[in-house]
Amino acid sequence: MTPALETQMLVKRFGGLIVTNEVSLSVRPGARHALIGPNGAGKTTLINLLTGALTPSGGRILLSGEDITATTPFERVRRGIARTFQINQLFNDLTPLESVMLAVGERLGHGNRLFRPLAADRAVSEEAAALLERFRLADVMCLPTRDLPYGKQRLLEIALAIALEPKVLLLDEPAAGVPEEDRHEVLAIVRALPADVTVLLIEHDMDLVFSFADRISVLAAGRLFAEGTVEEISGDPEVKAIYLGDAA
Ligand SMILES: Nc1ncnc2c1ncn2[C@@H]1O[C@H](COP(=O)(O)OP(=O)(O)OP(=O)(O)O)[C@@H](O)[C@H]1O
Repeated sequence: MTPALETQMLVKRFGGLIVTNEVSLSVRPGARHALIGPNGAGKTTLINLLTGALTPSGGRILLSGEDITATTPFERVRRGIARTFQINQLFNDLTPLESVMLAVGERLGHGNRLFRPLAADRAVSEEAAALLERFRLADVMCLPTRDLPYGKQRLLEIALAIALEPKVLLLDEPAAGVPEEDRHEVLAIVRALPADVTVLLIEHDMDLVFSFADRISVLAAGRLFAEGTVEEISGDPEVKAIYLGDAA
């Protein structure tokens, strides 16, 4: 099966520092794939290479078998790679319903149409409301985003990315800063996304990773160090040693 997302011998250097070292990662369609590794392992750099925020020093990136290494970040979004939005000032002033309607409208190409049929607006608002319901945000969808609890703001970021109907969703610590009791819920909602959405997750909390992922890749010092199922990775003494070394 053609991987949804693949890197081949991907390299990133910052001056003399090799931060991504010949990483060949394969994410199968529909995967709930987690990327773990100690601080400074190169996880965020890899996500930035995948989105096009950074240009690789070597190697290739393939989306559904097509080489996207030289494409712009915008082109990658158009082709189906999304990462979570950071809530900015604009979204803080809007309600979740307004924000998601903008994202859905953007996807449908309504963005620059001044006059549009009422029925089209209704379809957009219905889709936005259904999406917010799925993300358990229905009760707050008409409040200003700035008044939402932090955990709900993180869910809104993911809902905004999903409104674009991505093929591949990249999540960089989506539960960071979310209260302990809500963290599992955030990941459970992501896990329950439609099977045709491929998810690559960076997460530090091993409890969350083990309950979320069906495949885990371990990065250490820029290299892909191990890959396997939850059982394989959680029982791997070398992976444990890396984390214990990190904690030490
Ligand atoms: N723009 C840059 N210039 C120089 N070095 C950088 C740059 N960006 C990242 N690095 C270095 O690359 C290494 C990997 O950083 P990265 O943020 O990708 O790791 P990470 O695995 O996401 O870490 P964390 O879990 O702490 O977020 C670090 O040593 C970092 O200092």
